[in-house]
Amino acid sequence: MSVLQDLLEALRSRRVEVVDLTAPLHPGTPILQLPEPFANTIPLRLEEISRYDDRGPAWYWNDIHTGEHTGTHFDAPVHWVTGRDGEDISQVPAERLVAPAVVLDFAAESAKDPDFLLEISHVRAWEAEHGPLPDGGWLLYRTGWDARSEDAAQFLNADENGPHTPGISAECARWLAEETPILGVGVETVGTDAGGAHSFDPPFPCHSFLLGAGKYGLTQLQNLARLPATGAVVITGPLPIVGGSGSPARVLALVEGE
Ligand SMILES: O=C(O)C(=O)c1ccccc1S
Ligand SMILES: [Mn+2]
Repeated sequence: MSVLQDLLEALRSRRVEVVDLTAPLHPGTPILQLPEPFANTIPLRLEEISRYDDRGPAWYWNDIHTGEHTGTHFDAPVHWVTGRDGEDISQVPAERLVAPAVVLDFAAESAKDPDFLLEISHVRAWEAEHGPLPDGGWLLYRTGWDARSEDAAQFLNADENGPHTPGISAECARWLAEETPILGVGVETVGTDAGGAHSFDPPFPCHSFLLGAGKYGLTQLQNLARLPATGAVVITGPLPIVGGSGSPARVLALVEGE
C-alpha cells in the first residue's frame, strides 16, 4: 500500500486519531482587548443573507464579519513591524502548514501564577527529558487556559493593571526566535504574548522576535492536553488572505491512537 493509503487505513482503524485544536468561533469568542488609544479587532458576526425564504428559497448563507486575529488564528510575519518585509498570510508556504509539534506543559505553574512566564531554563529542562525542539515544527505551550475560553472575563483575566495571562519572557522569546529551529509557537491564550507583555522590553516580545525572524504564531488553541509531549503532527488551515496579517484557522493534530 502507498504511504497515503497506510495513513487512511490508520485513521480508519484509529491507530491515528485526529484531535481538533480549534476553539469554536462564535460572536462570544473572546478577542484581544488592547488599551486606549489603540484600535481593536472585532468579534465574529454572521449577517444572514437568506435562509430558505424569499431572499433565497432553497439556500441559507451569511456574510461573515471577523478580524484576522479573531478566535483560533494564525499570525504571519507581516503582522508585526519587525516582520514587515516578511510573508503575509497568503504567502506562508503550504508545506509549512503540516508540521511536527511538541507540547510543553506548564498548566500547573500557570494555575498557581496567571503571570507565569516560560524561560529558557524551562525549555532546556524539557529538552533534556524529551529531546530537541523540532526542526521546522511547532512549540505548543500548554497552560490550561483553554478551560477558560468560553468566559471572556476569565479568559482575558484583566484587572486595573491589565490582563494577567501566562506567556513567554522576552529573553526566551528572542532565544526561541533566533537560536532554535522551530517554525513557531502555539498558545491557548488570546495571543502569543503574555497579558503583561505591553510592559516588556521590547513590548510583545513573542510577536516582535518570532514574527521578526519569519516564524509564526498560533493562538487560542484547545485540547493540548490530548497531545503527547512529542510525536504529534499539526495541520493548520489559515485562509490565504492576500496582503493579510493573519487569519482565523482550523488547527488539527494527528496523534498515535491509544
Ligand atoms: O496577534 C494577536 O492576536 C495579538 O495578540 C496582538 C495583536 C495586535 C497587537 C498586539 C497583540 S498582542
Ligand atoms: Mn494574532
